[in-house]
Amino acid sequence: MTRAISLRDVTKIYPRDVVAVNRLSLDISPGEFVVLLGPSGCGKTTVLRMIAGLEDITSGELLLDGELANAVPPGERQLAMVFQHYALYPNMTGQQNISFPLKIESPGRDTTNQVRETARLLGIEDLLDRLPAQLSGGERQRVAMGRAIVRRPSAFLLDEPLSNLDAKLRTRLRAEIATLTRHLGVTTVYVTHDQAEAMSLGDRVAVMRDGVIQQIGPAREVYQRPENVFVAAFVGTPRINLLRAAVHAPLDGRLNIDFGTQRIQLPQPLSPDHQMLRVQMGREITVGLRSEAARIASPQEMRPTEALLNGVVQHVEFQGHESLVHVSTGAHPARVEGLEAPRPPAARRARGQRAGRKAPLRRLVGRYLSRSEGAERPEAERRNEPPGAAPPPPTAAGRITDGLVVRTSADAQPRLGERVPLLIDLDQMYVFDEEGQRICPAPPRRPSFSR
Ligand SMILES: Nc1ncnc2c1ncn2[C@@H]1O[C@H](COP(=O)(O)OP(=O)(O)OP(=O)(O)O)[C@@H](O)[C@H]1O
Repeated sequence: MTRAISLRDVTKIYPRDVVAVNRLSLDISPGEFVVLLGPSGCGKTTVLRMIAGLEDITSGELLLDGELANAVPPGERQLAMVFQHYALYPNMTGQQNISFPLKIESPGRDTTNQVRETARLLGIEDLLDRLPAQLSGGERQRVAMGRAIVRRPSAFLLDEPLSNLDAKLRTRLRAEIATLTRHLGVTTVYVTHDQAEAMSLGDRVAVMRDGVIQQIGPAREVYQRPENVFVAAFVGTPRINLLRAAVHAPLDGRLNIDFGTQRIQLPQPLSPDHQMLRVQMGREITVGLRSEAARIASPQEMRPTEALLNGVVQHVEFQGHESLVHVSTGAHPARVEGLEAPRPPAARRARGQRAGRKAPLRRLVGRYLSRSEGAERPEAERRNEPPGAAPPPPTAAGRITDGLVVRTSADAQPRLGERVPLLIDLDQMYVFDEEGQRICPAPPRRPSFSR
């Protein structure tokens, strides 16, 4: 049997007014694999512990298969939890550790076959006679998984189960977990702060921040259509380029996006998405460009859906199969707060949570106070330039300011300090408003219930 898990408007407030989870709603279908992703302290583990019954719910409802379960004792929920720290009994062999939950359930029962079958599924038959101290980290985590699945639970709750392992083993084990849970067809909730892990696992990813789900959907959708600037910045490697900008729409000219030292003109006729930008005139916007949304190529190669910026190569990261080129454009980077920042004090957090779901821009997007080189030039001076005409001066040797990170083939070898044209794919350009919400491409219309 596999379970449907629903959280309805669930809040968790710890002592001293710490709002760990704030009116969170989530429906997980039987057999579904959902990943909770977010920075440290955003409330992921608390959600998992409330589902497991290890933490009381302050308000809201937990439903298991549609039945209210807030008060059901953990042992009666038929859920298995696997933690980051394997928590194996050190004086028990693999066999004894795995069989332990069965022995607790019915002492005296012969568990040999069940344990063997579980060990076979996990490929750890040869480890059953060993003590935890005689196992590697990955092997211990497999035994811990074995102990979790041996009772055939109706759902798995996995709390960063791989974070103690090295990168290679993590990649292998996460593939194994995905295969295993699919094979067992069991509902799985998996917590991680590692976005690469989240993207490679699961049917849906829920991105959390400060106890609130920012977006939930298939990994591809979350990556390609981030609903706000936080999701855009949290998901994806290398991190998305976020630039401060403003929209200009001269009566007699073409709509353009102004980055301070350079502008890009939007192609005419304006696409429906770009038309939405007119209402942003006079307000600050944030432009998001993933590293694959720009390419270093001659302006002669520019496609109708591309626009030109100029930049100076600051740094090249050779990655083997590709290179990441950091290009300074003179645009001011936008900084997203709370991605890895230390936790704010409890009282401030509680006040912030009460302010509600739509946080103002200053909470979502912080701005660098410092200006980069060549940034401040009079508007009049810039109006006379063709779009994309003004690359910033090269930076002093060794100094890397916040450049645009662009993917290139590994063969491309731009020189440091070289001025390069950047072709920006406007179909892959995101625009976020002052609130940090995505306005371009336009979000899908929410269903209207008014007649
Ligand atoms: N028992 C507790 N008492 C008080 N505050 C707590 C308690 N447990 C967690 N918190 C706080 O609740 C917030 C959410 O914690 P939680 O462990 O759920 O976050 P998380 O996203 O799982 O973080 P991490 O990835 O670091 O494990 C944090 O601010 C944390 O300090």
